[in-house]
Amino acid sequence: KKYQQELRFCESVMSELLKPKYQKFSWPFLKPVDPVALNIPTYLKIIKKPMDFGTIEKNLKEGQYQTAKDFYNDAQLVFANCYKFNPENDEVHRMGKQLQEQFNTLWDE
Ligand SMILES: Cc1ccc(Nc2c(-c3ccc(O)cc3)nc3c(C)cccn23)cc1
Repeated sequence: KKYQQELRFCESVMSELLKPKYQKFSWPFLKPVDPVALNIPTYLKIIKKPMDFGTIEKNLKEGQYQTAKDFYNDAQLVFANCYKFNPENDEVHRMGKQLQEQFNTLWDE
């Protein structure tokens, strides 16, 4: 029972975050970083566990998360990867901050 409620909450956070109104800052995080397409050959050397919200959504749908905390941890990994790779003053770093703020607001609701 509790588990089902937790998963439903994660799904509601996910569906809100994927809404068009956030796309101005969510778009780099909705699918796996493609080091070839982005011409960032060092990415997989720096980022040991790539994660993105497209993968999180898939994991959620496939029942890959045992707890809401596992879902939360993967979401925070998206942001940690972003801050590790993209310098402070980089546009994508700022977009990550905006998305994380939105995620944390939805999470604490
Ligand atoms: C030369 C260079 C420098 C920075 C970037 N960052 C970046 C990232 C990115 C997202 C999450 C992440 O953990 C790491 C990188 N996604 C993009 C996109 C979609 C377009 C342009 C830049 N992007 C790309 C190329």
